[in-house]
Amino acid sequence: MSSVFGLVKRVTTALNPPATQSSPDTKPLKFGILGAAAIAPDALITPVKSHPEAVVYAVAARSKDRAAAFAKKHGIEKVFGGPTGYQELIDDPDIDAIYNPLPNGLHYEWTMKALAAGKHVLLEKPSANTAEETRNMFALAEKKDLVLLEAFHYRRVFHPVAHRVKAVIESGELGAVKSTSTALTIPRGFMKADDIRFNYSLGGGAMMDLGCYVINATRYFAGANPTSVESVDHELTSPQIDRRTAAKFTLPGSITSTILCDLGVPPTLGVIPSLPNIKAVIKCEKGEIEVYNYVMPTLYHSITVTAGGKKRVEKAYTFPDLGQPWWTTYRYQLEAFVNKVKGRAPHAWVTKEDSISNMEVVESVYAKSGLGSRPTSDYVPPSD
Ligand SMILES: NC(=O)C1=CN([C@@H]2O[C@H](COP(=O)(O)OP(=O)(O)OC[C@H]3O[C@@H](n4cnc5c(N)ncnc54)[C@H](OP(=O)(O)O)[C@@H]3O)[C@@H](O)[C@H]2O)C=CC1
Ligand SMILES: O=C1OC[C@@H](O)[C@H](O)[C@H]1O
Repeated sequence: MSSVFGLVKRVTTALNPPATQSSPDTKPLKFGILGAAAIAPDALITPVKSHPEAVVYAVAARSKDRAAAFAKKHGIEKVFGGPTGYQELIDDPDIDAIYNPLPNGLHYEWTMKALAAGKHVLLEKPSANTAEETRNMFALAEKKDLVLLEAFHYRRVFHPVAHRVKAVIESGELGAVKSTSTALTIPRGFMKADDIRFNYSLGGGAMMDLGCYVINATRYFAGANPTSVESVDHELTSPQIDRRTAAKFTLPGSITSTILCDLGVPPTLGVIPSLPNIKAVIKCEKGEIEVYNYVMPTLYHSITVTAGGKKRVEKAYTFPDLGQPWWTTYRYQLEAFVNKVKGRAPHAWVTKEDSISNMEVVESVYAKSGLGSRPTSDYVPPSD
């Protein structure tokens, strides 16, 4: 009963966090959002409410009416729209940081433009359509001394759950990792047929959308990058779009890893809706860890450790010195991003190398399956 009460309290507070007053001594980081994207409220607008040093100041949408409606709904001060709206937002001198939740295939162009305009960028996952584009974005960020962060909120680093799992692995209690198995699947019906995830030219595909998480989790928990893709199996919705992908990898130390991602698991027997599968299992020499809901752990999660024939279940909603049980992965991520921009050490980070390696693995799966990488952007940055 108390866990049900805890869940309700966490979720309601996460959705309506206590507003924090900005400190009069600090200049808040002003964000501009590119696109009235569905993910923006969860990923940035709500988290910002409980952060004393951040504010969402502006939004741009391809249609000015859409941007205005979005701004009104979310209490955003400034609106840009029309064909030049994105660029105008980027050029606004009052904006410090850009949140880029555009379709994957537009991440590269608009992140490059934002960096060129001197803005820090919180960039939605996956970084871009290719590792090469990811390299270029980070090279520009470094050159301009700007913060660029792939918004792998769940994650590896930002939320205490992933930290705790990693700590158990690294404690040596279970011995060396032998295999990992990581899944992220969504029941059919959540994504409409015209969703950006099913559009090849916009960088769609299950491997891009959900696959980037399972690959990321695999690399983190196994502590290494795959050395080869042994096999890939997929189901398509169109010739180049995978609705479901399963793959098997070999990693250094003879670790074997499997991943599964699916944007629309069909109902069992045609009628019984499937449940989301958000599970990772890490098998080690002397035991195993099963993590349930590593992607949205604030809602509910469990870390089940089996060692020496004994089972224990752990929870990790906060760090000893950071967070609240209702802090979402996005709130933890915002904490790190603001600290980094302000020149303070973040509690966790997704490095350039990490983002690049993740895209390399995504591309290697598409290469093995024969579907090929998603198309590279035709945006050519101006030469200086
Ligand atoms: N971190 C996370 O938990 C999540 C991350 N994501 C990531 O965020 C990004 C956006 O996802 P989501 O919010 O679900 O997607 P949406 O389709 O809701 O948003 C995409 C936005 O892109 C803009 N856009 C610009 N050009 C196009 C175009 N040609 N076709 C379609 N849209 C266009 C639209 O903005 P406009 O308003 O200007 O029309 C739209 O608001 C993806 O990269 C996805 O991987 C998504 C969900 C969760
Ligand atoms: O967290 C997520 O869950 C649903 C996905 O489709 C989305 O893009 C992803 O980031």
